[in-house]
Amino acid sequence: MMLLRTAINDMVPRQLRNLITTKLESFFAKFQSGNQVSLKIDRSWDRTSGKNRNELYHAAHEYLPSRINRTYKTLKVGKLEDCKNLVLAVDGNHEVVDEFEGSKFTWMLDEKTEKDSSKPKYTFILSFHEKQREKAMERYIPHVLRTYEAMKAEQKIVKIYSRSCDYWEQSELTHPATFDTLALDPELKTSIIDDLDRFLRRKELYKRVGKPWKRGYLLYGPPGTGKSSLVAAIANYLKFDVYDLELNSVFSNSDLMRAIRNTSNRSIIVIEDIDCNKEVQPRSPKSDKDGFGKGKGFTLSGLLNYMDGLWSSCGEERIMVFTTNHKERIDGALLRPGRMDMHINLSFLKGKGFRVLASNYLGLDGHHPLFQQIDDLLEKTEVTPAVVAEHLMRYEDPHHSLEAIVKFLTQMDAQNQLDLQFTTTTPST
Ligand SMILES: Nc1ncnc2c1ncn2[C@@H]1O[C@H](COP(=O)(O)OP(=O)(O)OP(=O)(O)O)[C@@H](O)[C@H]1O
Repeated sequence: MMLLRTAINDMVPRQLRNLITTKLESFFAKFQSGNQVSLKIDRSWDRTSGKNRNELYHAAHEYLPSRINRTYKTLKVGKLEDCKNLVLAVDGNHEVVDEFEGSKFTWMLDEKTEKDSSKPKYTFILSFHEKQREKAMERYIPHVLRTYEAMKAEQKIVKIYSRSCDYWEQSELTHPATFDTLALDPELKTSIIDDLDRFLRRKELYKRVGKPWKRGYLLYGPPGTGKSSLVAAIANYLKFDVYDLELNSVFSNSDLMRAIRNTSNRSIIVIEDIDCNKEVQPRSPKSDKDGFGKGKGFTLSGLLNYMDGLWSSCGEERIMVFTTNHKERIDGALLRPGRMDMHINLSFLKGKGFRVLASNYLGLDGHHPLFQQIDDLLEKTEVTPAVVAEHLMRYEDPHHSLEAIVKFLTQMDAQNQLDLQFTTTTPST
């Protein structure tokens, strides 16, 4: 027997052996179906009216194609509007056997057309040995649902919404920034990513301590240092949609309430250039009744106080991002934790950030003889990543590009020296 087993193992390929084992198991399973449990998973909970979407059905639909082996021949394939990748689905009347923690779970998509309807009704049948009932209900089904959530997040196309009249107008977020492409100090980058991860993990904590599950970030720094790019990188990292809230388009409490209520969970609400919006224009007479500033135009502070109150009734998992070029102009009360939990300073470009740009734009990942000179010049000059990125785009040859950067930074440095001499020699009036 041992010799025979070794010979079979050597001669029959593993996939064929697995297939034979699966077939034999399902053949014998028919004779002991008394021990089998079958769960019916309809597309909708209320089968006749088609109401109440059954998440487990949809989860199985997405999950099963990732579990089938190469011998499975009938798959449906498609490209959906909201998904980046091709979508696969199992076809009716074929079994898919999934192994989980050493037990087998068999899935079958059953298709039936009832007499009074022209449309087929689909149901997944999940079968397993009755000994596995507890494992199926407590671990396997939750595992299918969790995998589905992760797959959905992975495939999601991130959207950006801007307000047009009273509605959020949607388009695809095409900004390609990611944390890898951002020219930021590596420690700052890691601390932002850690903060985001911690925020996502802490749903239960927020609930326990009675706080709305939201986090506020203030991004500040000169124009062109990457504030908008960082918002895009956060959105692409978390797969959260972005709502660009222009304060000048908000005229009253009810207006703001509508705007916030119509944002979805797992989203980022961005209020840009808050210092410019500090005093917002007087409102139209129509909205005077419920405005923030009782007749004079509302202040940012009034608006944020009002927003704090809104969170208890509106959604979860929101990230608020405020951007400004002038942090010093913002009232200290607005910067308090709970509203702006993390203050992120996006500043002028330095050596470590430059390496990221050199890798992104020129494909230079290793060392280059001009790097040290550029690092020294960046220490002495105040230049934004946007300006350097613009210079890097001008040449195709990496060496030429770096030479041009050296020339540009040297000129900037010389100009700074001149300006300095001028200010120290000119008597003040
Ligand atoms: N830190 C950075 N890392 C990588 N690229 C950057 C960075 N900062 C700026 N850039 C480049 O400069 C362009 C403009 O940057 P961005 O719009 O993100 O700056 P900003 O700080 O939001 O500017 P503003 O305050 O004027 O809105 C980006 O598209 C990107 O190409």
